[in-house]
Amino acid sequence: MIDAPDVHAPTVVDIRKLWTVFASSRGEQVVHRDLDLAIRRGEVLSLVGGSGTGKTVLLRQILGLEHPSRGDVTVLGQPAGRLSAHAAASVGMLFQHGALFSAFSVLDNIAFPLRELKLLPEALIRDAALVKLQMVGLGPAHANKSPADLSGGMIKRVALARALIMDPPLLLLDEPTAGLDPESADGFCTLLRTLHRELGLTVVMVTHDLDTLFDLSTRIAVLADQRVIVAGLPREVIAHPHPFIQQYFLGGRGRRAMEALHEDDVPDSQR
Ligand SMILES: Nc1ncnc2c1ncn2[C@@H]1O[C@H](COP(=O)(O)OP(=O)(O)OP(=O)(O)O)[C@@H](O)[C@H]1O
Repeated sequence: MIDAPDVHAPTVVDIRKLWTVFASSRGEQVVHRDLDLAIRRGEVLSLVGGSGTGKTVLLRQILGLEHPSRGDVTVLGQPAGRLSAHAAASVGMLFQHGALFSAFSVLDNIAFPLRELKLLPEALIRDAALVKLQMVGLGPAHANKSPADLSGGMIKRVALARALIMDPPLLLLDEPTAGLDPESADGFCTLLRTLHRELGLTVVMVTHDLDTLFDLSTRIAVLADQRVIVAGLPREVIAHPHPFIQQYFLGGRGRRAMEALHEDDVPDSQR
């Protein structure tokens, strides 16, 4: 597990009184109701919740791709939707399936956000992309490959390099280890842990994988009943009596993952 950051660190993401309402065939669907959540610099905050509780929508709202029906999402002191054309310099996003452009080479995929800015000369853009390729553990030999020639783990690494191309202080991860075999998932978690430490990143992550959750999270926020029912240290969250939490963490697979937690991290009531 990653050490929790300073409790006095500044707030990077501030979500207040957020409502998300979609029109559906059965009338209005309220996904978030009066949801509050603050994320401090240096945290790896994981969003956990049942299917359809609005975790991905919340990530997209932090990124500014979607707007809440009501309430405020502030990122680095600015309204999320108004991070401007340079949003990628503030927030990096790793989408669930990597979302690489299949017609582009690895290097061109990584360089894409920087190239779109049209501010830097080509040679500098290529150098920056090569540095990021190295940073995610892939050598220059991979630069000219096509995404079709990469393994699932490599695609995630390239997508991560692209998310980091503009050195954003905030990184959003949607199911970073989904679809990876256990060894690749472990390797990717190790990489994320290293980058979090070395780059001083703040990370907001959605994951259904309990190994990834306990491996990386400094704090877990649980979405249920259309809001965040608890946000705290892993050991605090798993002790919460809400039925979703009890079923999610204390079912068979939850118990197995919790065995990986350090003995001291498991509260007496759960031993
Ligand atoms: N653009 C949209 N228009 C209408 N409904 C939407 C839209 N985006 C999301 N929804 C609905 O909002 C709800 C929350 O979706 P979201 O994808 O955020 O859930 P989730 O918590 O990430 O679920 P999962 O864990 O299954 O991925 C779902 O019922 C979804 O169908």
